[in-house]
Amino acid sequence: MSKLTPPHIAGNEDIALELCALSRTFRLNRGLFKSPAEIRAVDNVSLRIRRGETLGLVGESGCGKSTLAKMLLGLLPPTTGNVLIEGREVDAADRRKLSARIQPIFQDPWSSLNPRRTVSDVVEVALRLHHIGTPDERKKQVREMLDLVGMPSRTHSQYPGQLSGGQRQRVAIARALILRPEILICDEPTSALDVSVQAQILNLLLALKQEFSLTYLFISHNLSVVEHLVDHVAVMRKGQIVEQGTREQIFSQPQHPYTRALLASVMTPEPGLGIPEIEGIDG
Ligand SMILES: Nc1ncnc2c1ncn2[C@@H]1O[C@H](COP(=O)(O)OP(=O)(O)OP(=O)(O)O)[C@@H](O)[C@H]1O
Repeated sequence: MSKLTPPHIAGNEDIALELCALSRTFRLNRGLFKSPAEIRAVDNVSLRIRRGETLGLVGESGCGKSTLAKMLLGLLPPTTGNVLIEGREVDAADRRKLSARIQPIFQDPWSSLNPRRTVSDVVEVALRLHHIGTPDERKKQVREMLDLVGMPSRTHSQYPGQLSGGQRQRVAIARALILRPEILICDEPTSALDVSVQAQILNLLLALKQEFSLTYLFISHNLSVVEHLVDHVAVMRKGQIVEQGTREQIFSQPQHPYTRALLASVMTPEPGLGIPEIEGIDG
């Protein structure tokens, strides 16, 4: 693996991804006799991620994390606000270019892989779609990438249904990285995996970040998952960022009651108890 110089963080030129006052509203039809309701899933979110940095975006289910991710990936248009990649605004016309530079890793590798394609084919298709390389060059690149993410050669001709959950996620990671993106949006990438496999995938993501000088947005409902991975943390609640800071600030000196509640829920001995109600969170 090649050596990586740590990212030099100075001015705006080192901002890989910037979200400016990003909002997304959904209209809910409540039936014939009621006026439609609106859900502000993402509410005026501004964030910056420096090149080479990992930002953890945490918050409980339904707070708007996936909606935010979809807007970054160009899968959903914002209602208002915009997304800048390396200082340049990204619009619909940039979609194709954007898709190569920002790649997603989703929670459920099972549903994101085509069950009728072999492992090699799943990864190669990304190159074909972007007209990259000759067939022989593509095969070589795919083989090397699959080796890099820890897929044994015998699995390259298998189908997703023949793989374990961890292996499927490795294939999804290979497919994302084959386009050599600069930014990975990891939306709960280990939540669907057995606990024993989660650490392996997190370690793989850490190693690949070094190998390819990647910038990560790492989305999770679980603060303990992001603790060893992130440089900065943004805490999201009801569509808004209620607190952001360095990993040390968030884990050692959380300021917002909701952040403290999230941390307390991670410490809860019984899993699944959820986030404790704390008076005054809503002001
Ligand atoms: N297409 C949609 N139409 C209507 N409402 C939506 C749509 N997508 C999301 N929402 C609503 O927006 C809010 C935020 O949802 P979102 O999936 O972004 O949250 P999340 O934090 O990613 O939750 P989870 O971790 O459970 O996926 C929720 O109230 C959700 O019901």
